Amino acid sequence: MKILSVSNLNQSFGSRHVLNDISFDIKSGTIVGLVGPNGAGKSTIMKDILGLLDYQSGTITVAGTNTSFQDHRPLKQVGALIEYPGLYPFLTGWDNLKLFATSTVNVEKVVSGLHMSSYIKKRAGHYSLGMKQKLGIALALVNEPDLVILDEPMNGLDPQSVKDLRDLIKQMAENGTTFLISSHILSELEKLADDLIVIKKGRIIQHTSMKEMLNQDSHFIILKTSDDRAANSLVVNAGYQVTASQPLTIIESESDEVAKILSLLSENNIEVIDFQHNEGNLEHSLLTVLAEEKV
Ligand SMILES: Nc1ncnc2c1ncn2[C@@H]1O[C@H](COP(=O)(O)OP(=O)(O)OP(=O)(O)O)[C@@H](O)[C@H]1O
Repeated sequence: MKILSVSNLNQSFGSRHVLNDISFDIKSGTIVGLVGPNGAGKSTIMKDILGLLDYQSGTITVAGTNTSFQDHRPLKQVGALIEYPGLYPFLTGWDNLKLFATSTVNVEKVVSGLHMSSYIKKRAGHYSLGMKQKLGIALALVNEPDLVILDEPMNGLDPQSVKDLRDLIKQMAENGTTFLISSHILSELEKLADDLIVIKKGRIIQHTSMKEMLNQDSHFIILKTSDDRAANSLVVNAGYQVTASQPLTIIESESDEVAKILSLLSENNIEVIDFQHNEGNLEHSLLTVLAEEKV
């Protein structure tokens, strides 16, 4: 089922056209990453979905019902963190959550999922930047919404908190929650997102699965052997494409090539001392996609 559908969305600020005919659908239970350069329009898309801006044209539906600046009703099933979390500084983290939560059990669950119990009973105004960010995320997740929109949620979080957040998001997605997450931390998004929407200058230039995105990147094998020269001529003679001899770097064009190359070397008594398998990374793929797209 489609939980979110955006079609032909156009947003201008004065004479500046910031979003151009943005259209995409998101299926329930998926984690979608929204990526693109600074100023591409990611936050603006999120604000439009959340009814925070008055867009010029287009349609946005959440679970099949139209939502807009004028009509927020479908947003009851949506949790969000956009820019800075709106917190009550004189209330404790717990009371901030209680104010929005539909049950104490939900507060307990999110506090334990994000490991916030050591400070949750302290005033939010005294929290560090990362603690405030986690409380903002907890507020977005507390009522187990159908759709969660998070703008740069990993900003300011320590590595353990990033992992806690990733685990919680994955667990919620398995239970049917859908996530739209913008982030510049591509290594994290690579671990988290099922699909990616790439924005450049207010246009969608790709909407693809993470797997396909990573497959666009070249895969290669880097080897250090007991005899690199002999290994080099062996693999070249066997028809593999070698891009460098020091260290020996072989382009992998099919998925079972690693095993074939390793057995070829072993049959010829060449020992493998070190082995690296580069299966593509999001940063490299994304930079390539952005550089190729002339908009
Ligand atoms: N309220 C506003 N008034 C005028 N221009 C705006 C407003 N909000 C955003 N913009 C402009 O719209 C463009 C898109 O901004 P947006 O914040 O959506 O980008 P972004 O992709 O989220 O960038 P970043 O990665 O830096 O957060 C930018 O050029 C920005 O200057």
